[in-house]
Amino acid sequence: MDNLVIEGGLPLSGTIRIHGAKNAALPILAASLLAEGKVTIRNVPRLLDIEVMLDILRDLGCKARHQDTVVTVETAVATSSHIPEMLMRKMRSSVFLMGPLLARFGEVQLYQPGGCAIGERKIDLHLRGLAALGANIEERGSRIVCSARRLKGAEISLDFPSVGATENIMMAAVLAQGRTTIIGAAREPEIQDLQHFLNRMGAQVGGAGTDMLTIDGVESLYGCDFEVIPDRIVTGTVMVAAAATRGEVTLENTQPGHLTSLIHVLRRAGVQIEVGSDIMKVGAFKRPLAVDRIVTSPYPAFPTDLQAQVMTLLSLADGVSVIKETIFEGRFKHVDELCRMGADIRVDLNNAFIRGVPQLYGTTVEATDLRAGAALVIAGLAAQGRTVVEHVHHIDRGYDRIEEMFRQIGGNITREVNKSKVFS
Ligand SMILES: CC(=O)N[C@H]1[C@@H](OP(=O)(O)OP(=O)(O)OC[C@H]2O[C@@H](n3ccc(=O)[nH]c3=O)[C@H](O)[C@@H]2O)O[C@H](CO)[C@@H](O)[C@@H]1O
Ligand SMILES: C=C(OP(=O)(O)O)C(=O)O
Repeated sequence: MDNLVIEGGLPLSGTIRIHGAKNAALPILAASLLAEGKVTIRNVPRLLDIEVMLDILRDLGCKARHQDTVVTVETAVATSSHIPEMLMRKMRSSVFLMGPLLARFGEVQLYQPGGCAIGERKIDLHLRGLAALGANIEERGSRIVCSARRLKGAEISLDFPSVGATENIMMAAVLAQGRTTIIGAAREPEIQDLQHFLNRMGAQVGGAGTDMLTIDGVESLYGCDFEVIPDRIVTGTVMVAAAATRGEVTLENTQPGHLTSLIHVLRRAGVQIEVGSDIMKVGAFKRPLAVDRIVTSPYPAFPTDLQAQVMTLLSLADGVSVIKETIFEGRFKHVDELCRMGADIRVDLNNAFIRGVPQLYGTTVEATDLRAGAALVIAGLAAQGRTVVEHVHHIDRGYDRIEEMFRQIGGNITREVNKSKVFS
């Protein structure tokens, strides 16, 4: 497994263009299965999870190509609705194929999905939603078989605004008979992007961005050309890194409106942020201020996917900050690693109490999951001395060559490629 080697202490500076959103591209790629024609998707980042999704689509018989940031998928030639267990276990987002395959083939066989170990991450809301649309669901150990001759629209109320369940139900319902209403839907920008994509293929979906979606089923969908939104979590990661290194960075291809909660937190920490329509400038010239309480919650509140990165910044703040994590029960794994770099953080259940220290110090740390890894990279960029971040494959799930991204804005960061991988 590769390592990242970071010589810290340099303020980040310059201009960077943000890549497309993983969390928008993955369900959109899954939804391409619903089209009868060729789908072209632009601004698709080169990430491990995207490659796994394309491998699954190919395994199902589709033709899929990823050139630069453009993916083309031909799904009319798909022959199978059975996702192999080995591919299913490589990431959480394999579960997005459940709704589209069920809608397209009337049957899907899959397994419990894999992914980062940040919590239990059940899929009960996905399955209940599909059952409400008329699917027959059999769970045999980790194997799941869903079938339905044709799904029927229904009123579905979600107990929690699950992003994935909202997306799976939307994708299944677009070819169902009649109207589906999802009450208590997730409101994330990626759900709006999925709605735009589905409608571009001829679906009739409305309400994304609110907590109630309506989907009027249609007989068939056609191919289209679509561009994915910029990645708000990558944007946020770079903003926090600029602040933690006391640098000044301009971010292009962003949607500042998707990051209102982060902008608010960073401003409370004393970070200067100028906002344009699709551009932001972030500058920090002194030690950050502590932020008394941040609570991760569904959009538009503070995103769990930026919790670890912001914790790194606050570990350098003047005073005590508190972060409460309410989405995933296992999302404080970066704490021990940050403490190994000199941070002073105590965890009590789902609260982290962060007493800021003036300086972090480089050492060898392990990326235990995607965003924990990003937080450690930021810590390494801000720290005095050399940091080695191990298990970079977690970071590669969500950042397109993170070392190149930070090098563009002055970070001293290189990848040590594991020799056994090169010769295998
Ligand atoms: C590819 C993608 O878009 N991933 C994002 C998506 O993940 P994902 O779609 O998995 O997140 P959810 O919103 O579904 O999960 C949130 C919470 O609900 C629970 N839950 C979810 C579904 C279910 O059937 N039963 C259940 O109990 C989960 O265990 C978790 O505690 O939203 C998360 C929350 O913003 C983000 O951190 C992930 O980056
Ligand atoms: C948890 C994340 O992703 P996933 O749902 O794909 O595991 C993330 O992007 O931080």
